Amino acid sequence: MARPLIQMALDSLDFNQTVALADQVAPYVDIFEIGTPCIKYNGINLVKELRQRYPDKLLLVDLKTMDAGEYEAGAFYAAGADICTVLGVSGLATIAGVIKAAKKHGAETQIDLINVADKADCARESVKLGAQIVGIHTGLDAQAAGHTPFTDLNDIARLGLNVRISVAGGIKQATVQQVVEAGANIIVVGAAIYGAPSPAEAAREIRELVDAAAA
Ligand SMILES: O=C([C@H](O)CO)[C@H](O)[C@H](O)COP(=O)(O)O
Repeated sequence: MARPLIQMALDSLDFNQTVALADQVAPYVDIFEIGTPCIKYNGINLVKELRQRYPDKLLLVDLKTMDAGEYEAGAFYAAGADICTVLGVSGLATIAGVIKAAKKHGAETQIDLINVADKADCARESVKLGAQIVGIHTGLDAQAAGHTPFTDLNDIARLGLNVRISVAGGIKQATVQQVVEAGANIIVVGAAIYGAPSPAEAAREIRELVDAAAA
């Protein structure tokens, strides 16, 4: 099995804390995600800062774009994003716009299936449009209501689409093995790392668990 990537969700609103957390976990993660609240609060300068500080890391900007796909995402790809997210519920025209902007910059697009009613259909259509990643995502509010991403992950993985699968939604040490075995290519972790007494130690543990599960 190809080594799954670990994506660190940087969900603080504070610019300096975000950069400091990135510094702590950098040895153990592959992708820095600038989370949606964080990018809204801090804007494009944080993309530029992390791009300059970490030229060799993948940088995902969790725009969750809903409209004006090419226009909105274009600026973030130009600032150094390797991946931007667009909502599956936005519809195919917006998804196509983000994919067009990504192609212009040799970058990638992730379709976030959060709250999409027919996730299989959205994933299939997104792949036809040229998306490289689909995101199975149980958001923070849905997690608080007791939901998890595991059933949706299994359902999408079973389709065998030519696309990488990202999974997010409360993933922690105890569930890493399960999501790797289900076929996730990108494991997104936020609170289990930034909420730990030592984020670096938590990130190291997750790295070991992901690698062991994929071996
Ligand atoms: O995308 C996220 C959320 O919707 C806020 O933007 C989180 O970054 C994602 O859920 C990962 O965080 P955890 O669920 O805390 O692991």
